[in-house]
Amino acid sequence: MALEVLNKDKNEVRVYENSDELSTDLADYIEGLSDVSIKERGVFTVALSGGSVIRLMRKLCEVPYNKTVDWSKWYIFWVDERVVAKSHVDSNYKFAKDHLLSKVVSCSHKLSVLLVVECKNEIVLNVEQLLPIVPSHVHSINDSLTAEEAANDYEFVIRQLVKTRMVNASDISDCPKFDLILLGLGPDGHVASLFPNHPILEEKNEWVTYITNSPKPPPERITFTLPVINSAENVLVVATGGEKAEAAHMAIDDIGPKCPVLPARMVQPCAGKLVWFLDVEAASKVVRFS
Ligand SMILES: O=C1O[C@H](COP(=O)(O)O)[C@@H](O)[C@H](O)[C@H]1O
Repeated sequence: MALEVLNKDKNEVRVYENSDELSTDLADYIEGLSDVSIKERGVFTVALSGGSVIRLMRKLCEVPYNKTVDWSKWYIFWVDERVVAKSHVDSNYKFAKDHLLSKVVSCSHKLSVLLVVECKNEIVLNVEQLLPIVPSHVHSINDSLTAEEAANDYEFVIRQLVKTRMVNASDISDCPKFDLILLGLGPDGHVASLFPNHPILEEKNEWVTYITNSPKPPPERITFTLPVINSAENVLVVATGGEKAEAAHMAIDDIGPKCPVLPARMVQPCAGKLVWFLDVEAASKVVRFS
């Protein structure tokens, strides 16, 4: 459970004693969103980031969430991706596959084996809710293309899924409305591959764009633009550790006219909900008020 829940404008900031508690509550929160979305529309569209947020989602693969989350209805995307081969250590796809997606498959596999044994003893259980992630629901970038081509191609794929309404369309912008966008936070205040002072922060027309000069290696990346992030139904920003404290403070608090243009501060969903998940260290500079 959160140590503190702060309300900042229409956003919520949840602060946890440690990353383990954050991780448990994050799994609980995501399970709730997945449940609502699947009940309403039959699918859950999620865009993942790379890095620490994936590790912090690990509890989704553990009891009880491995039994309650209907992974077969998840459609998975990446908010940003490094333009490297999918087998490369820097690939966000590879990181998510190794630390999250492959674990879901193996949890479900173990459970189906268990169910076969139970069935022989004539115990009837509901197998359907334990189906693993469907490979064709996992939309990673085409890693054989240049950064520009990969961004265009990824946007095309998303446009097709919006046309068929697999991904919702926003009512208030010309953008897709993902059920959930998960963001990490860089110590410099970057989210996705949107870095401070980069001209792509101004991009208004494209859904997916690219950079070839990322200040954090590797240099070539594709990324959702701010209008797409801000059109999501739910956005979670997840950060742990003292090195993220200044960025969290600058992004969350009202710090007046001298406030730098920070990508994380520009995450302001138009109609959706923004929740920050921070551990005490990352929240150590966030202003408390009663
Ligand atoms: O380069 C990136 O960094 C951010 C932050 O990563 P973290 O490990 O410090 O949480 C990540 O959200 C983004 O997807 C990734 O490409």
